[in-house]
Amino acid sequence: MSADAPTWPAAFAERYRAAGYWQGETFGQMLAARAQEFPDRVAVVDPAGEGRRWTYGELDRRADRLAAGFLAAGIGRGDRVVVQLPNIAEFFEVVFALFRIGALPVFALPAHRETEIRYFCEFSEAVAYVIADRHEGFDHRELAARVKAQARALRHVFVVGDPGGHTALGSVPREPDDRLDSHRGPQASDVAFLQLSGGSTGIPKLIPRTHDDYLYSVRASNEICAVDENSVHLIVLPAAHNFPLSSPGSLGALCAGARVVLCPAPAPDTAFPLIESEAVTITGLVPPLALLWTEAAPHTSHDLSSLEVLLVGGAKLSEEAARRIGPVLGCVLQQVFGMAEGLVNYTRLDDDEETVVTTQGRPISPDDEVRIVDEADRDVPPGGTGHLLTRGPYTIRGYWRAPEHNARSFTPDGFYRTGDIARSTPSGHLVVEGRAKDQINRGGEKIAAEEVENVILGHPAVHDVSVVSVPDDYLGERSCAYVILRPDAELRPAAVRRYVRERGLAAYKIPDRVEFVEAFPSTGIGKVSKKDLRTTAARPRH
Ligand SMILES: O=C(O)c1cccc(O)c1O
Repeated sequence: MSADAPTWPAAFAERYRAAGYWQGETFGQMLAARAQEFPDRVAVVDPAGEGRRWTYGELDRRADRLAAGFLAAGIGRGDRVVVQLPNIAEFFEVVFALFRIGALPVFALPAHRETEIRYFCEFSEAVAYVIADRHEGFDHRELAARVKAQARALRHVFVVGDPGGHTALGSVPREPDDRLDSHRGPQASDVAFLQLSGGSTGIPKLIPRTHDDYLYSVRASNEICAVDENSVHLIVLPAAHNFPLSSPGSLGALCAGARVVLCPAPAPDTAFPLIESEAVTITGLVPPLALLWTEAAPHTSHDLSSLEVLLVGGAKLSEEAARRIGPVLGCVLQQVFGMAEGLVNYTRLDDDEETVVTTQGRPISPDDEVRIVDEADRDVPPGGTGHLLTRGPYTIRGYWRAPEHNARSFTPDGFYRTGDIARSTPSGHLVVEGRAKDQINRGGEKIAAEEVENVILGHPAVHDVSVVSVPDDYLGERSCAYVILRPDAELRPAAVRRYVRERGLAAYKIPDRVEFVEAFPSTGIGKVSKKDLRTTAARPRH
């Protein structure tokens, strides 16, 4: 692995290989093996794309040909490519083509806008950016043109659909090309892609995951969630997100020879007919969607009886909601608490109901090391609540090109400081009790308060700002920006929200509420007390 991405010390790597976790297989090899085994089985169903159904053989061939085309376009091993695609079949064609070359997808989400995309392109020095022409009323081509004018390394914009002034993905030459034969592909120990951190700082962090470590988490997740070649996995959340990608997600399905069905939208009236027609067996949702589905299910005319497992994660699921989901949807609930940095916990299919509804699961691996510590990094007594630290065979040892941040986010002996507050039950299940990091979890979408604060601080009328979470029945949390205006300045809440949108931030980061105040409550040592602000924000108004 390169100096850009801190890696595991040799003794750990040896242990993880000896234990059989790291099997020396790349994602490209994995897909080729499945295509050998199941050439004619359907791998990907794309209802948005005229109901296309790609077999394993076809997906594998497409990935190879596109890989050859990318190579011909000068994209090479180790190059970064920002991929921002909705839930369409091309997502897998592009990502596996990049895996084949050893180029690194940077997994942007469809909701990201100019500020985020420009940052990903510039910081990763991406050579290419892959988009859909339009998605949910937004024209990604215009944004791409503006980013391309600024990001110096960016040479290509590939568009699924009408390319506008860019290059149509469909026009990349797909002839079988011997370039790929002579191209030295990636090693399993290489970084396969850069995933995005939920973040708690002003600048998003990129997470380097290797073929070895990620494939292990995917294989082990399949086992825990009973995914096999007969499974049908509906991908409801944005495909590039770590949860639907790997827990056990689309990659789990592809690894098992199962079928991936791409859901164009998460609403029950889109998802339920697909569950019936494709006989979906497993899917994953964030808590607000799980609640929405649970409310809609009793009134649907669609047959949901094929659904065996529903994974719920991304934010805390209330116990009351957890109790209703399984019985109403007629499936087994699995809570999943994971992070793109690594550690993923699941409740097990044979856990008793109390465990399933009151915990966020236990780690995937016997070699996931979990510590619960106090402010001084001392282990708390068993069962006590504290900061969750972890290290293991699929948890990164550092963010990509971020040595200073890494010194704070990891202990000297390599434990990742998750920023979550948790406790451990005697069975080793974790219960998430809160969060120490300065982040808002808006229905599973993580917002770094500092990132939004930095944007609002750019407004000429703003003297200071503090963004905090407000409890919300539906999303769990929403965001509230407390703003101190400059003397004599005037501003309306809507103007603050518009300003954030116009600065090109993803819509979910726009504060749900804006309050103007004279001063912030302060802690004993004069820092802004976000704790007090959150308490104020949570009080019923008027
Ligand atoms: O990031 C997450 O919230 C998350 C949730 C569930 C499972 C995962 O893998 C995750 O990364």
